[in-house]
Amino acid sequence: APNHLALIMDGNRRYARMHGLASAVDGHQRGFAKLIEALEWCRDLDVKVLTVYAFSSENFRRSHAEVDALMKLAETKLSQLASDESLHKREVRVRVCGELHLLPSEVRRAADAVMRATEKYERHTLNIMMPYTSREELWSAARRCATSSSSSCTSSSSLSVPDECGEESSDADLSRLLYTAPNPPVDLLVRTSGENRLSDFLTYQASDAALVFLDVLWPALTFWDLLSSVVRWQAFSAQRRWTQFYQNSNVVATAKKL
Ligand SMILES: CC(C)=CCC/C(C)=C/CC/C(C)=C/COP(=O)(O)OP(=O)(O)O
Repeated sequence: APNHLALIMDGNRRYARMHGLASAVDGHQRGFAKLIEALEWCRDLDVKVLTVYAFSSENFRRSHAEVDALMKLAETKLSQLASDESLHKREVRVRVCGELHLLPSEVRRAADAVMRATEKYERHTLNIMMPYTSREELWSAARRCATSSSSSCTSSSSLSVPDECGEESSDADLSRLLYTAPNPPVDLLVRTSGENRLSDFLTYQASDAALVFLDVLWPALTFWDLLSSVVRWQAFSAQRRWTQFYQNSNVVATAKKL
């Protein structure tokens, strides 16, 4: 199974409209319920890290009513998660990551509470990205990299680039400063609802990930949708391993000589 799975949970409002729910927020409610189900499935599939796009910084541009309702939903659900028995039983560490200062103080408090209540767990991690965009994450990492002492911002990574002062900063440095640190890079990124875009989500961490776009709306996702995505990832990985094997071996050259 992939170590790190990322999910863009798209299509909640369309689901609400299509199913005659009273408001968009009812779609988000169903979306949250699906997230809890997906967390169980990830445990069954032995996925170690699940990172989900819960709220893009762009989502603040939605109507006041929807943003307010989403924030209230987040506050309630994050508070419930802090004392959720199955979460504790399965030792899931929950982290809320992004521009946390943009969240209302009640949501921040609820986020702090669940992070503190689960901070000792190491078996699984659930990263809830809100409010988040990759560009902001990279800017903030780059700023911290530039202002930190050179000793905390250098490494022996192969991708190191000397800066104007001759100091080396590298790929590994930047990864350490991302919200998802110290989690490994994303192996598989799944987006629901038929949109084939990344929408500024984990563009750095998922730069080498397999991307799977599903036609199903997020609240309607089934275990089989997720399983089929994992199987596609396995096929991508197997194909890549074979390609590397052929490139690294003399099979083709030897065959030509024969
Ligand atoms: C942790 C927590 C409280 C999670 C909340 C639940 C949840 C799944 C939030 C996702 C919110 C969101 C903007 C989804 C995208 O669908 P959309 O609204 O863009 O739907 P559309 O594409 O049909 O318009």
